[in-house]
Amino acid sequence: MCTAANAPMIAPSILSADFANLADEAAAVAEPGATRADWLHVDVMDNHFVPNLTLGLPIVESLLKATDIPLDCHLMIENPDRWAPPYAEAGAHNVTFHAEATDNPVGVARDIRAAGAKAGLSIKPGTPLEPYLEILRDFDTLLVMSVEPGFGGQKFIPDVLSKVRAIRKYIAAEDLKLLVEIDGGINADTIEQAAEAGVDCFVAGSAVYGADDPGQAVAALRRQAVEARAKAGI
Ligand SMILES: O=C(CO)[C@@H](O)[C@H](O)COP(=O)(O)O
Ligand SMILES: [Fe+2]
Repeated sequence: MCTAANAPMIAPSILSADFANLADEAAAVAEPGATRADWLHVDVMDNHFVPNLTLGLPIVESLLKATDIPLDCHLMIENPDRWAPPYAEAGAHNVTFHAEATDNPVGVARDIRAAGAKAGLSIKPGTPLEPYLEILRDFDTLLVMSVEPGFGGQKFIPDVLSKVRAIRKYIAAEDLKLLVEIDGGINADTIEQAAEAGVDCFVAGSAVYGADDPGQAVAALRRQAVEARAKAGI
């Protein structure tokens, strides 16, 4: 695992893992060293906010017992006001919900933080950043979706990188403590452009769990991100 202050982070998404063997799939990216993931990304989908259904709190609770990798829960659900805080109470490291799913994002973020987790705000590819800039102090992570939420294995949408560049400037100007995370279509062909734009944390589902050796895929993606960020002077 990277420990340098601004080292890029890799968060394998278990959406692309074998759901019948989640403990082993987590263990595949949990060995200490370069092959260890920073976070394990858990996609919670309710078949209402997105047209797909995955897993919920009971499986997250089991995963928390099965791995020591911090869980990065990405809630693609309606009514995060009601359903997000229990993930924090259960022990998730990050609880991220969608800006499009609530009228009270600051209230949800405060409830998540009060329950002991980091709060994340996610925006779909077509959602502008500007209406949310003022509330970002209440969040620890901004998750920029680089595919339409709902499915793994989709093609990266490069246009969203303009939002990453804009938020990077805003973070510097306002001295915010906010991690920028990107999710969707991140692989060996796309991670460098995302890293150069200023992403801190890279979710990768099929690029990690579709690889013969998930741990080696984590190490290789991180190496690419480190080099791209260095080249961009980040
Ligand atoms: O949230 C989502 C999809 O909605 C993602 O976390 C995917 O699971 C990422 O998978 P890849 O695009 O990396 O295969
Ligand atoms: Fe996700």
